[in-house]
Amino acid sequence: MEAVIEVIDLVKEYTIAKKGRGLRGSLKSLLFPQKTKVNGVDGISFSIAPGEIVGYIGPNGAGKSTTIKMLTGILHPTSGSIKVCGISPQADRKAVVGKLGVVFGQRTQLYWDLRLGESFELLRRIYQVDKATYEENMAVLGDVLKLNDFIDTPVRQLSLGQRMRGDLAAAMLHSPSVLFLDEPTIGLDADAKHAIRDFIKEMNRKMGLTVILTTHDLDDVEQLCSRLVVVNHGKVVEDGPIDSIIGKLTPHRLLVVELERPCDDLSHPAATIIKQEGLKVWYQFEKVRVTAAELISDLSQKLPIQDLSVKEPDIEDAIRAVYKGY
Ligand SMILES: Nc1ncnc2c1ncn2[C@@H]1O[C@H](COP(=O)(O)OP(=O)(O)OP(=O)(O)O)[C@@H](O)[C@H]1O
Repeated sequence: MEAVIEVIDLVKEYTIAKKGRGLRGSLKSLLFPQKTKVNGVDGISFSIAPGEIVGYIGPNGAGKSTTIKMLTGILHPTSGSIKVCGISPQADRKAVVGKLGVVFGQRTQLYWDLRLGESFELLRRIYQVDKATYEENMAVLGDVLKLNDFIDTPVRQLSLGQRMRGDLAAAMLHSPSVLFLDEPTIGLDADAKHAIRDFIKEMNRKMGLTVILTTHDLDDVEQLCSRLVVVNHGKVVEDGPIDSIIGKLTPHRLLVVELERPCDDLSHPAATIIKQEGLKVWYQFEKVRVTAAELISDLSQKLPIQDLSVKEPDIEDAIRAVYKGY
């Protein structure tokens, strides 16, 4: 299947002013400005198939926004190539914009002084969406996002959750093939987050919408994405299904055992005791050396076990490992 997004060897070089230290250095920089170059994105390649929901994640300053800005045509790459639905955003930005919906959690494309419905109407004209398509889309969007409750409210009076629902609808008015979401649930309460995630899943399922999600909220990632592209220092450091990334980066599991009474020898040859608090003992083990079942069976033969639980590593453990390791 042809990729919806194809990025090859993408580089974005920024030129920044070098600042001298202290008052003397600052004055010198002011009189004799010196420039230095940094690569915000440093040779990124990936390909996204139609209908994928991909988490594009990384620590602060990793290069996520820079990538998204190049994909949407806001920034020009220093080198490398981008194709969105077969079109280069640099060669034909207008055509690419027609294929994309973009939502920034921290900004809005709605008009502060207009009612929500009027904002949509204005955007319809800007995007040049014909009336029939607009009405068809609004019927679906209004229903899924429950916009009717506040369609006549001025945008400035909307709650953050209502505004986000409005922004999602605005991004979908022109039936885009790809939706870019930048921190779509930031600052929202649990119910509003739930509504936003449900909407994304529904659009993906019903319309085959391709979604690229940039977020620091790992619940978003876990609930929405089947694949992660992890960037750090402008490079892709992991790309694959979430489960295999977790498995690869966090080979350790934990067995927490609660004893009936104190015992002298708690050891096991294939596990490490990483913590002990009273009668509670934490064993760390690797699945490749010993399975949880084997470990439990061995320990229960020599220890009076009252209770136990196995903790599988989660996405947070994996992401912490990626950010630490690169
Ligand atoms: N306009 C700019 N001029 C100079 N350097 C920039 C500019 N924009 C970004 N950078 C640098 O490029 C690198 C990547 O920044 P970018 O904003 O893409 O990161 P990010 O992953 O989106 O971070 P965050 O999670 O904090 O939003 C950083 O080192 C940043 O300082």
